[in-house]
Amino acid sequence: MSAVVDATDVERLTAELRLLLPGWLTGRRWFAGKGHHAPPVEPVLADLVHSGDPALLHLVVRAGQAGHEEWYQLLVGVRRAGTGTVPDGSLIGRGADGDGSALLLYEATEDPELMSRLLARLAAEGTGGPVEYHRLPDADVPLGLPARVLTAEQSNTSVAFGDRLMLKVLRRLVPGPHPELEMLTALWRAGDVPSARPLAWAQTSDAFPAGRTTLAVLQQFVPSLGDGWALATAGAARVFRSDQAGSGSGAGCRASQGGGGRQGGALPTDDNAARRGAGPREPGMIRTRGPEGVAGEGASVAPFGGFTEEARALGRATAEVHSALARQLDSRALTPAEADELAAGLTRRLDEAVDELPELLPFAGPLRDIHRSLRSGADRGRPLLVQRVHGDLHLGQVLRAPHGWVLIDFEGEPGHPLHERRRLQPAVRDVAAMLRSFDYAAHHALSEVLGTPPAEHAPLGPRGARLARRASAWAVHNRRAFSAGYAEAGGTDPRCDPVLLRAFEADKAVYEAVYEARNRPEWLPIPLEAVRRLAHGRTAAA
Ligand SMILES: Nc1ncnc2c1ncn2[C@@H]1O[C@H](COP(=O)(O)OP(=O)(O)O)[C@@H](O)[C@H]1O
Ligand SMILES: O=P(O)(O)O[C@H]1O[C@H](CO)[C@@H](O[C@H]2O[C@H](CO)[C@@H](O)[C@H](O)[C@H]2O)[C@H](O)[C@H]1O
Repeated sequence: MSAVVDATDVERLTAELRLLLPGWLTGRRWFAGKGHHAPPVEPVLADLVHSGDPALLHLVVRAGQAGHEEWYQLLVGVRRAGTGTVPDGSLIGRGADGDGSALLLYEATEDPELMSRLLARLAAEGTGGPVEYHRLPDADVPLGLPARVLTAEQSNTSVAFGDRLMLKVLRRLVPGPHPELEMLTALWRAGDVPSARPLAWAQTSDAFPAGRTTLAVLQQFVPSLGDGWALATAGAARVFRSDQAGSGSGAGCRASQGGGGRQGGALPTDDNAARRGAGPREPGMIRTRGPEGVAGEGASVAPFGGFTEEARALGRATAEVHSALARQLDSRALTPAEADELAAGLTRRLDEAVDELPELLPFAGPLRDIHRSLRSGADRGRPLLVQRVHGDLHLGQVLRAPHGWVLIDFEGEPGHPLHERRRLQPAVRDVAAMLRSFDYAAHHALSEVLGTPPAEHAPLGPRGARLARRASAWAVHNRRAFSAGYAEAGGTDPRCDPVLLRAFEADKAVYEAVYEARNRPEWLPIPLEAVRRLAHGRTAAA
């Protein structure tokens, strides 16, 4: 294919993109500056990866007003108008070549041919240009597999190659060691941990104005039956549709087992889980007695739709990842002063969130009290262990592979600065986040069954009210199963430290409220209701 772009065209195309990108960027989900006017965009790196027709241009831009700039990575396809079409919805705009002929400029992650070119570039390794390509020792990177973009509208853009490779193209760039690469590498070195093996990565050279910055991470593709969110919500919706559910039993805190507890092959069946004899079981038919009266005293109810043992296995997988992270990266007890600082950090996050989202204001006082009791807990001399954590764990971040659950996306909360995301934290932070996710899954499934978005649930008729109780019972039961599995595999049972758990659940719910207000306002009632519940002292029983 004759070259459509050569090195001399790059500067001209970059200038054209500088004008096109402000409007286009504001429509991307991964662009953080939403709600603002189209930002000024300044290209700071342009590298021609492939010069054929189509050509592939690698671009890093600085976007935003002075003092509030962010860095974004773009992969731009360039094709002569008339020689072919660009994938639906991928057009950024039109440019011209040196002769004035029209060129189409488009989002290249949507183009399998260009993604294969990028993969070949990565597999070949190489330094010396503005973008460097590195491979981990012994990493097998097969070429020639069909590329398909998986998530054009997440925090980043993920491209799969067959069912072997997954390339995560980072969008909002953060200078410094990228947590995804750092954590996947540590977990891979630990061996036998339920996470994907990292294979290669791209980064800017030291000449990049912000310093060396990770651009993309290639990892093993994990074939799966689906992610936790899809499986949990489908299971819950099935139960609610059949109008059956119940509340759980066995809410007690379980002392840490200390080490061990590998996930070991297939997920536990009801039978072998029953033999282990800990935590809640998925009952055939039970009498309800939820601590929050979730399903009504004395009602006869049927099973929970089969997710409970999955939740338990997920708890085990999470504990295994935590234990490997603690071994491979730092882990220690906080000093009382550091524990105070941790609590103060939670309060700061809360205050920032309240500034952005006034709906949180009525809950700020009680939530600050929880932070204070965390501090007095530290004063009593109870050591608070900290380590590297996932940082943004939820049901969408776990894949159900045939052999068990695999945790993905170790980037941390994308909205927060890198130094915060890399900070040592209590492992309960991830546990609390996953427990929140069961609450989300229950509400989402409820919405589906009721046929209304979460915002429009109230007032509920008798059927709606009954289903809402079922949804809360489903969440409680799965939260308990997760916590029990976590403790079985050596993690500290979150139910043993309810104040800590409540503080971190509230922190997550507050983060979620801000996230939803920015991205999916119709979902806002889910975290807001949780903030209200946690502020007023009602933990959904773990
Ligand atoms: N290693 C992997 N194997 C298979 N699918 C994956 C892998 N990593 C991510 N995915 C899929 O891509 C989606 C987005 O990945 P994720 O890491 O969560 O991206 P983001 O940072 O954009 O949220 C996931 O929900 C999952 O379906
Ligand atoms: O997956 P990301 O790293 O992009 O995480 C962000 O988006 C998530 C939503 O896609 C958001 O998660 C929240 O919604 C989930 C359901 O869609 C739910 O399972 C989670 O519990 C809830 O936090 C996440 O918070 C955000 O950082």
